[in-house]
Amino acid sequence: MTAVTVRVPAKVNLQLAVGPAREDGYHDLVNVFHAVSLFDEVTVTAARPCAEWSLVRLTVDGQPGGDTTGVPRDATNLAARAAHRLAAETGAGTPVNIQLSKRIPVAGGMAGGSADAAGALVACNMLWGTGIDHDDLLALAAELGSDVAFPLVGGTAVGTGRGEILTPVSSPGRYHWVFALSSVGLSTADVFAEYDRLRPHAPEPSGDTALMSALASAEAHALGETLSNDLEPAALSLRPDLRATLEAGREAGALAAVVSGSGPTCAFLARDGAGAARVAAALRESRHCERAVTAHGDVPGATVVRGS
Ligand SMILES: C[C@](O)(CO)[C@H](O)COP(=O)(O)OP(=O)(O)OC[C@H]1O[C@@H](n2ccc(N)nc2=O)[C@H](O)[C@@H]1O
Ligand SMILES: Nc1ncnc2c1ncn2[C@@H]1O[C@H](COP(=O)(O)OP(=O)(O)OP(=O)(O)O)[C@@H](O)[C@H]1O
Repeated sequence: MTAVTVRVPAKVNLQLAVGPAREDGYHDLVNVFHAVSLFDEVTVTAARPCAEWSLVRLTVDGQPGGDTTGVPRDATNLAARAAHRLAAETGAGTPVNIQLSKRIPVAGGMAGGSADAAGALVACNMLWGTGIDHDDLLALAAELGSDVAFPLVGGTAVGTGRGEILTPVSSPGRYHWVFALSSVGLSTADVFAEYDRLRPHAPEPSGDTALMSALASAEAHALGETLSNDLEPAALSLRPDLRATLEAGREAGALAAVVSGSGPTCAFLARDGAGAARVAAALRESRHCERAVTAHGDVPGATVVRGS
């Protein structure tokens, strides 16, 4: 095998309950991840060794309308770090070119870098034939970042601990989403720090049974009533302009509007596909949104789409 392409989804958080800061600086979460049909593609190709790089050479291209200027092209890229980590763990690892074809917004609160890391783990694992299994990959993913394990699994899942301990949740419905993207990202660490400032005595996070019932009912309306994000006040404090974006989507008929993860992407749940198209069109026409895209969820996790 000389080339493998893996497709990896973005996420939106259906619930994000955040506890107090831990001794290690992280926060315990109850994080209900939901994979949506905005995908990056990660292609790993066997390469000739070269003087400038030993294991990974990285190239990045954006899909039309996407902005990839904030994506590191060096070894700090999370996909490159994933390949290095897998090589160190398994003793495998011949030189590879990793090509990231990005459609997930950068620094948008939709776990784009994490998705690329998950894709690189799956693709390198296959190309190198390391023989390690899915559970081992999940453990490596959790070391790389709190959001990296989820795109390996996809679907809908509850993340506890700092978000990396995953329990899949059955979600029989198909939900239609609109995402209002922002060209200026938010740093996840800054948003958690703002959360600590605004809420110094946060309680331990707990799951929402109404959300689980809504997912079981497969009704978009019920799901819309239960979406919640403890980081939203912090994201809005750092980016007050997002209030108008959320309001514009509600006025356009969205069932619910919420900041996605640490933001600044705003997520809108629509009644159906036609409703999502209407909300996206209204957002594009408003002054309060730079770009709006539609997607559905949930979708599977990292999937090999080509191998040769
Ligand atoms: C906001 C979410 O996207 C929700 O899914 C995630 O919790 C963030 O996950 P991530 O980007 O993979 O985050 P990491 O790379 O693990 O951590 C980045 C920074 O976010 C903060 N962080 C992250 C996760 C967590 N449970 N508590 C935290 O306080 C820490 O300051 C950390 O230094
Ligand atoms: N493969 C990658 N794609 C995008 N950004 C990356 C990547 N690797 C590292 N980064 C860095 O990580 C930062 C956060 O990017 P990312 O797109 O993952 O944010 P995010 O979606 O807000 O993350 P999360 O939702 O997991 O908190 C970027 O500003 C960039 O400097």
